[in-house]
Amino acid sequence: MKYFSTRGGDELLSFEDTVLTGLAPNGGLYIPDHIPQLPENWQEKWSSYSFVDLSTEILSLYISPEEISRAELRALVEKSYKTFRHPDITPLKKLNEKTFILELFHGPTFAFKDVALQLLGNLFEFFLVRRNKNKTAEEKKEKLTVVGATSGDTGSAAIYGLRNKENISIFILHPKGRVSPIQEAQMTTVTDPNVHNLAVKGTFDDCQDIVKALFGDHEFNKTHRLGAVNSINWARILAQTVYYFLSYFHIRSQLPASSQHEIQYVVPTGNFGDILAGYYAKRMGLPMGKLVVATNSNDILARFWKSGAYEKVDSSSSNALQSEATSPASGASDGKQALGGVKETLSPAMDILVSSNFERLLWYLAYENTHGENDNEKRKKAGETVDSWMKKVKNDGRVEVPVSVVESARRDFVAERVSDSQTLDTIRSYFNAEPSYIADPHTAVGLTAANIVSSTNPPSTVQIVLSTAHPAKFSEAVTRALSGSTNFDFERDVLPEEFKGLLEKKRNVIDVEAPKVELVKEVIERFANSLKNVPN
Ligand SMILES: Cc1ncc(COP(=O)(O)O)c(C=O)c1O
Ligand SMILES: N[C@@H](CCOP(=O)(O)O)C(=O)O
Repeated sequence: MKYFSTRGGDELLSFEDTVLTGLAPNGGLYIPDHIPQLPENWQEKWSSYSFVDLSTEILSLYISPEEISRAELRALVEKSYKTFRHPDITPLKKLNEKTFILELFHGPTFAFKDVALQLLGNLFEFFLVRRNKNKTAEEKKEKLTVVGATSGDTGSAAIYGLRNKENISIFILHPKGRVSPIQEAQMTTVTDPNVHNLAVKGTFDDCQDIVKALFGDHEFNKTHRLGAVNSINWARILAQTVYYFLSYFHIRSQLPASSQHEIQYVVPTGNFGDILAGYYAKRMGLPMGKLVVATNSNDILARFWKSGAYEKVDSSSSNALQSEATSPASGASDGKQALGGVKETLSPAMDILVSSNFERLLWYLAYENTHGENDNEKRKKAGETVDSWMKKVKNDGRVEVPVSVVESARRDFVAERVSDSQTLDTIRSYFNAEPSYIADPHTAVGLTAANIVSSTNPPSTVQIVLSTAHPAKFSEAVTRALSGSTNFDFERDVLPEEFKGLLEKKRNVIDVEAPKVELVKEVIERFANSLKNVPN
């Protein structure tokens, strides 16, 4: 299996180089040269497999055994999921006859990002150890400078995946004051010397732009050997496909054998990584209905599926989505208008304007809607199309794709936007239901979208809503929704032992006074220089 850039070019990379390079030099994201199909007997053979078994099977479809042998892959996977608190790794819970929750937050930092970042940390380590193995004391060891942008969860999951790893330093940029207090504490209380937190005065999109600019600065990238932990890194997407398969088998075992159900996955979406993993699973042959893209009021994706325009700012003032009223009962706003057009919502990890992984989907849509003599020509043209679309987004803040393209997108996805007041109402209604369930606000965005979409679903549809974070990470939204309930106590019902005392711990954070690449470079260079005299 080889990988190439969504923006074209002749580069064809191994899995190892794809993972270590992160973002392609032409600004594109790497995708596999084909989407492997499931083996013929996968349903029978894999039905009782554990997360680790499934992960080994699925990953090996995308990684040549010459690069990582099956035994090595299994060992990496086993090591990565030993840190999880639940034996199923990603357990499935039934909320009612039609709705199931796929809990993805049983890893070290209580967010779905752990599923991929525990593995990615071990992959980085595996490749570097192998590359450095036969180096003599005089030869320079290969090192990796990981840079990442976070709206709260990727940062801590990456830090926990990479803390104390040899030959790796990690710099995480978060928008100052715009992540939840627990998320901020999780990141900034880690004191390992290879971990650096940068609080940037700006938005998540500013942080993500800075990270991409650093990758695009070829001189800087070469000097520091940058590595990516955001979902621009292909390994992130690949690792996340596994829980779609596991939950498929788990739900099948809970439904009557004779029933003909269609399974629909509903995914709270920001950077489009998690749902893209579902798209790959679907394209590999996992039976499912349309994937549901659930956004908060930062709804660039929901608007794309409705209009075919991918635009940072909603240009249609009459758009019904924008004029949705705030629920008077909740007293909640539908996201405060904030810096650079990003709204501050109760689901802050999804406060994102431009979803970087959407580019990967755009490549498949462009390819499908391209005519060419042969496959190579079609791929080349698709790369050129994506390149021109992404340039338009960068320069004009918008691009409008042909109708045929958005129609292709509608075949596999449906998208819904959810307001803060709906999010709060949903947290309340699931808390008051039987069985009672406390959802974090991102999960609640998913549950709300599931409910909206269900009115047009065939009656045989059952929905799996991905629960992307533990509710304790977002105390503001959860307490705002439930503080009026007599039988609710945040400390007793939500707060895990691991979070107690976290907010009082000493912090390790560097302020970056403006969202400027040069300021971030300065920080990275300062630490790189201080390491120069440390022996290899
Ligand atoms: C809690 C939570 N939910 C949902 C998302 C959205 O996931 P994605 O960016 O993969 O679309 C994120 C972060 O991106 C998150 O941290
Ligand atoms: N919500 C994310 C934003 C970064 O997304 P990623 O999946 O591309 O790393 C976060 O919590 O940081």
